Amino acid sequence: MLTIGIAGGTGSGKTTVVNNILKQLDSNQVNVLTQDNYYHYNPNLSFDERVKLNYDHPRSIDFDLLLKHVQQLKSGLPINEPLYSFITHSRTEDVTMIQPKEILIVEGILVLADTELRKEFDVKVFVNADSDERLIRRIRRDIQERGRDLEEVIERYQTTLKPMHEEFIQPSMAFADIIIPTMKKNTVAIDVLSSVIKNTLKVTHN
Ligand SMILES: Nc1ncnc2c1ncn2[C@@H]1O[C@H](COP(=O)(O)OP(=O)(O)O)[C@@H](O)[C@H]1O
Ligand SMILES: O=c1ccn([C@@H]2O[C@H](COP(=O)(O)O)[C@@H](O)[C@H]2O)c(=O)[nH]1
Repeated sequence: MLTIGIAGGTGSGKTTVVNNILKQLDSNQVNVLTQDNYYHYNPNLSFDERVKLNYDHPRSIDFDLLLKHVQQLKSGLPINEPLYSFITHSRTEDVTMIQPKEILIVEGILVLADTELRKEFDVKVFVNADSDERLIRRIRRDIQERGRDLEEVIERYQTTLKPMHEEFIQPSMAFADIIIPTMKKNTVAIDVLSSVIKNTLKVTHN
């Protein structure tokens, strides 16, 4: 199995990059695990308490479970991926059963920041955009898709998102094999990454 880690700050365009890569590959060959689905389960906290949590610190992610699931898939076993809700700030009751496939993409803000998880990746990618651009994208997306208001996004940006980005996420770019700049639509980078994946699969099949 070819395992690819795709990291980058919030709003950098990770999901967009993954979706564009998927368009160039056979969907029967690829699984995508999203780090967002592995936020710790906090059933004992109230909604107001969950809103106040720092969701950009590595401690907020259940990396043990994510690592276990990556290793399980790599050893040919299916997993039940949890499903997270940004609206309730909580893991839902639902899971998605995932069968192993030839390519595994793991995407999320901190996937290159965790030492053990990082070791599992054959290709490490960092999606990079300036902070002002990412903040603008984040404001738009969180208001349109994640039920936030402007004040909440700005408050989170100043208190946790920006300091955590500087401490944990941006430094993890140093571990990347490929850096994708996404200040504009970047079809060349998508083509390069898709070719790397297709060529690796060809070599494995021969
Ligand atoms: N290269 C780009 N140029 C302009 N807008 C982009 C680009 N990549 C992503 N976006 C937009 O920015 C927002 C966040 O992108 P997304 O892929 O969800 O980022 P991430 O998964 O890194 O948080 C989305 O609304 C998306 O359409
Ligand atoms: O309950 C939550 C959990 C996380 N977040 C924010 O999500 C982003 C990571 O998602 P991306 O898709 O990579 O942007 C992270 O910066 C957290 O602050 C949230 O708002 N609520």
